[in-house]
Amino acid sequence: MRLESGTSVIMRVEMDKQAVTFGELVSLIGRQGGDIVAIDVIQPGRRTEIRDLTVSVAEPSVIGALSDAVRAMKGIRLINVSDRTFLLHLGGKIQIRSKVPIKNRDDLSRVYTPGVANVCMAIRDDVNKSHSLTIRRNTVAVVSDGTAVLGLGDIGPHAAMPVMEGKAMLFKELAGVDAFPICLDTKDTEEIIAIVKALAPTFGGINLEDISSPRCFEIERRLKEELDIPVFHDDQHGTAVVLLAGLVNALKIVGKNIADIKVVVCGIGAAGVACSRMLLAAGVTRLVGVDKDGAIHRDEHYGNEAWNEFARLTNPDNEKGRLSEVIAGADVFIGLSRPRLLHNEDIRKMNSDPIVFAMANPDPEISPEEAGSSVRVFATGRSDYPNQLNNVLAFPGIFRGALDARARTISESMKLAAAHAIASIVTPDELNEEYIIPSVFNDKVVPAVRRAVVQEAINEGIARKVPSDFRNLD
Ligand SMILES: NC(=O)c1ccc[n+]([C@@H]2O[C@H](COP(=O)([O-])OP(=O)(O)OC[C@H]3O[C@@H](n4cnc5c(N)ncnc54)[C@H](O)[C@@H]3O)[C@@H](O)[C@H]2O)c1
Ligand SMILES: O=C(O)C[C@H](O)C(=O)O
Ligand SMILES: [Mg+2]
Repeated sequence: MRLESGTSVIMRVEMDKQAVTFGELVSLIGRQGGDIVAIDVIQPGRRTEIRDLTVSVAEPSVIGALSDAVRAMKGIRLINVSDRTFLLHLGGKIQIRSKVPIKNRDDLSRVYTPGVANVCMAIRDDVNKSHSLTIRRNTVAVVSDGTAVLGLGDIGPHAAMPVMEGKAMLFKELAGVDAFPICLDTKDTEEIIAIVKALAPTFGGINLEDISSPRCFEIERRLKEELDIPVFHDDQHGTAVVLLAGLVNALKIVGKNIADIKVVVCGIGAAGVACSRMLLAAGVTRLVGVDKDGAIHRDEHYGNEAWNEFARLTNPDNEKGRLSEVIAGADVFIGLSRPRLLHNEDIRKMNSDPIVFAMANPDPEISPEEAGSSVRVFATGRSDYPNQLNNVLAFPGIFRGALDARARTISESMKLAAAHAIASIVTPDELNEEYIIPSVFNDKVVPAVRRAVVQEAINEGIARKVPSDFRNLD
């Protein structure tokens, strides 16, 4: 079981009241580094009693010894120890609810047969009506095959589900978008394409999530071509949008020009490729990509076609070598790979005022503790450190805008507009090393991203509907 620091667990214990007092149990837990913060009596009794104790601990490492000590105590039976995060996941995190009640026959005959048949026929006569008369109007599929889940890798579709449920929650909580998690038990590119195409009548948009590279490129390209609803691989484009927003602001702090900097991107997978493309589009000229076998360069022919194209577009000096070599003279490090790949001695080789975005989840390429003060601007993908560069800042607002405008796709300029909208939420007065990017909870983020996305969709003729707040503006 993985536990966060400063966490709490719930211990379900059965006490034999003749053999032990509750006070003795409390002091034992205290001696083992636990603090009881809540008590629930689950099953009272004269001789034995079952209680749930919420125990807070400063360090997760003490939980094993604490549990052993409780288990060994005379008169106590330790029934179960649960992490609160696990408890929150019992039965999943989302549910489907009706929007209208069914209280009588009249209601029934309208939501269901016979009334519903008229609605069906209206859609048969004009399929566009499915966008207004069904959940399509506000519903996105979050589709994964479980092959690149966070930085945990190929953990399979069942294990991917908690992340996809989490994404669905974020869609709803942050942007009011109904999202449904779908984890597919196949890694076959053609099969995934066929399944998503077959699912499309149910949804207004497709958010691909945690599908490993290079298959993710082909899957997204084909689905974009073959469907007339937005298809967006979040790990590519959501990440790229947020990264660009963060970099634009970080460069203001160090006073460097985007055209002059050297950027090293570690991990040339889904996120690394898309982020690099976005940086090149934004004006970066010296970008070196590093993957498992070192820098990607033009003297090698790669089995991965995305890397051959990457080599053509990046690394102007055709640098070779490992991360610890090509990092020399870099102004910016961007990690989209795996935990703990960057070390302090690497940072010391970087240019003055280094910017380090260690974005691997859940554990970054270098911890803030190790990076320490040697880094001028530091960011991770996590919510428990300052500067959270996470695609959650992008995807809810992007899909909110795309659905509201019934956009047929999400274009490059819609993404660029979203990036600048996010960056501009941080005002010059607010901008500092620990605040380059707005918080996920900043309620200006989703409306600003939505507005930028809708406006671009209208400008580019991608919008099939002009939302009411965009009408009669002149
Ligand atoms: N903060 C965010 O918003 C955000 C968004 C997307 C992805 N990520 C993180 O980025 C990472 C990659 O995600 P992805 O979807 O691109 O996965 P991916 O599987 O497509 O790519 C991972 C890449 O890292 C490479 N890699 C593995 N070990 C390496 C090493 N030792 N040195 C250099 N490269 C190495 C792999 O070969 C692969 O190319 C994950 O940790 C993920 O959590 C963060
Ligand atoms: O899920 C996240 O927190 C961000 C991103 O989509 C990832 O895969 O790491
Ligand atoms: Mg992801």
